[in-house]
Amino acid sequence: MNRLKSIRKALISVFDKTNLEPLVKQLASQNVEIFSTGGTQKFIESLGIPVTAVEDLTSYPSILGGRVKTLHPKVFGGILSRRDLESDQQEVSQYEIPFIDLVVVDLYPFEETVASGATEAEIIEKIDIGGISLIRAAAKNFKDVTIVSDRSQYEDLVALLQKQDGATTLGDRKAFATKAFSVSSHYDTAIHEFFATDDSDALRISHNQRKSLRYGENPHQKGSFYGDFDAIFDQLHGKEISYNNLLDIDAALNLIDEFESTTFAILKHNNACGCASRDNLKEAYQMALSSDPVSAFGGILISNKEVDLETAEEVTKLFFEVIIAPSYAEDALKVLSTKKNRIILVRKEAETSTKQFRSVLNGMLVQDKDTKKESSEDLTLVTKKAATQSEIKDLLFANRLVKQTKSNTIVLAKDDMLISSGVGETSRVDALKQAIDKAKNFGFDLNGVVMASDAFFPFADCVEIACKEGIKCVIQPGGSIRDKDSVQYCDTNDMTMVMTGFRHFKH
Ligand SMILES: NC(=O)c1ncn([C@@H]2O[C@H](COP(=O)(O)O)[C@@H](O)[C@H]2O)c1NC=O
Repeated sequence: MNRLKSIRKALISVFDKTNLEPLVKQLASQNVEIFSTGGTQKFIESLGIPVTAVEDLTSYPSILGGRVKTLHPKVFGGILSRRDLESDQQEVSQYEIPFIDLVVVDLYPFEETVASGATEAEIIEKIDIGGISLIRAAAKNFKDVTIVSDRSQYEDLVALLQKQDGATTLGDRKAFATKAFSVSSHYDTAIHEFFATDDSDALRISHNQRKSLRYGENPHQKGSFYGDFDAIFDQLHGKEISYNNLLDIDAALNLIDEFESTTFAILKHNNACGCASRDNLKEAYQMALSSDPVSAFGGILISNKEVDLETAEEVTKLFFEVIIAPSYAEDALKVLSTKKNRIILVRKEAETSTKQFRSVLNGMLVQDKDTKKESSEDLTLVTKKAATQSEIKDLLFANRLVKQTKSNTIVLAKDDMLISSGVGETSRVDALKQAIDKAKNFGFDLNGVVMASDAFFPFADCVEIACKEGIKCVIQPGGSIRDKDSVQYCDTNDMTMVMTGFRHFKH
C-alpha cells in the first residue's frame, strides 16, 4: 500500500535557515499553509511568503526565553492525531486543531556548542526540547505526517513534491521517519555523552555516517564502517577502501604516531614488517623495505613526512595496497598514481578516537588507547652493564614498535630500523625464534641488535637464546616473579637490560 497524502499544512521551525528557501517556495507554490516559530517565521516573511505564527495558532506566547514555543496541544494534536481514528477526529474538531501534514524542524546545535568550549549553562540551553518532541511526534505518526529533520533532505522533499503533485507516499514518509529517529537518537547520545562520566553504566555510541564496504574480512561476510573517514583522509587515488584496508590503516596511524623524526613504515595484517627513521625519506623507505621485502608485497605504506619525487620513484617499484602521508609533491603523486588501484591517502590533522571498542560475547569491551610512549626517563637499568646512548635510542625505537605489534611479540632493531619481529605468537620464545629466523633469512647480522619484548620474560630462556645470537641489549617491562633469573643471566653474560614498568600487550 502506497498511500499518497497531500501536504496542506506544514510547521517549519529551524534553527539553521540554510537552504530553506527553495523548500518554502515549493510549499508556497502548492498553496501549503505554513505555521512557524519566531526566527523561522521572520525568515519566511522576508521571502514574501505568507506564514502564521505558532503563537497565533496556540493563542499562547513563546515563553521562558523560547524554552516553550511549540509545546502545545494545538501543535502536537495536529501532528499526532490519527486521521483514520474516529475518536481522534472528534477531539481534533472539538478543540479546533488543524492537521499538520508536514513538519520541518532541526535541533539546536548541541554538539557544536559543546565543541566550541561554551559554558555548561550555554550548553544546557542548547538542549533542544520542542524540536526533539516535534521530531518524535511527527515520526511516530508517519502514516499521516511527513517529517524532515535534516536539511540534507530538503532537496529530496522538493523533488518528491514536484513529482507527486504536492504529496508523499507512505514509503516516503516511513523513510523520512527512519531518518528522524536516527537524528533524535544521535542527538540524545550526544547529550548523554556530555553528562556521562567514565563510571557511567550506559554506553552510547552513535555514528551518522556509514561507509558501505564491498564485504567484511572475507568476501562472504558483510561489512560496513561507521565513522567519518573523510574527516581524517582525502583519498586522492585508487580503488574503494576495504574492511581489511581500514584495519591496516588504523594500525598504520597508530604506528607512525610513535615517531617524531622522519619515518617510513610498511605494514601487513596490522603489524609492521618494515620501519625506519632517517633524515632522508627515500632512505627511510629503503631501509624499511629491506627488513622484509617479501612481506612488504601488497602492504600498507605510511610516512610522517611529505612524499617527494625520489621517494615516490622508489616506492612505485613495489606492489602495495595503500600509501598514507601528510602530503605528496605534485610530481611524486603523478608517479604514484600510475597504478589504477593504488589507494593514495592524505592524512589530515584530525583527531582519531581516544578509546578502543571491541565486540565480545554479547557486549562490548572499551578501553583507553595505549598512549604511553616511553622516553629515556622511563628506563630503569637493572643490569650491571649500562646501555650506551645509541643503544638507548635503539631500545626506545624497538619498544615503540613492540607496542604496536600483535602479542606475543619480540622486536629486534638497530640504528633506528626494524630488523625483524616475531608477531602474534603463543609463546615469547617462539616470537623470538621467529624474529631471529627472519632476520637471518634476510641476511642481517644480529650482533649489536637490541631486543624489545611487549611483556615480561617469565623465564630466562629468551635472554639465553638472544645472547647466543649476539643480541646483548634488552628492553622489557619487567614484573615477573622471576625477573631476577633474566637479570642474573644478563649480568653473567655481559648483557644490558632496562625495564620500563609498562606492559604493551596487543591482544
Ligand atoms: N521549546 C519549543 O517549544 C521549541 N519549539 C521549536 N524549538 C526549536 O526552535 C528552533 C527554531 O527557532 P526559531 O524559529 O525561533 O529560529 C528549532 O531548532 C526548534 O527545534 C523549540 N525550542 C527548543 O526547545
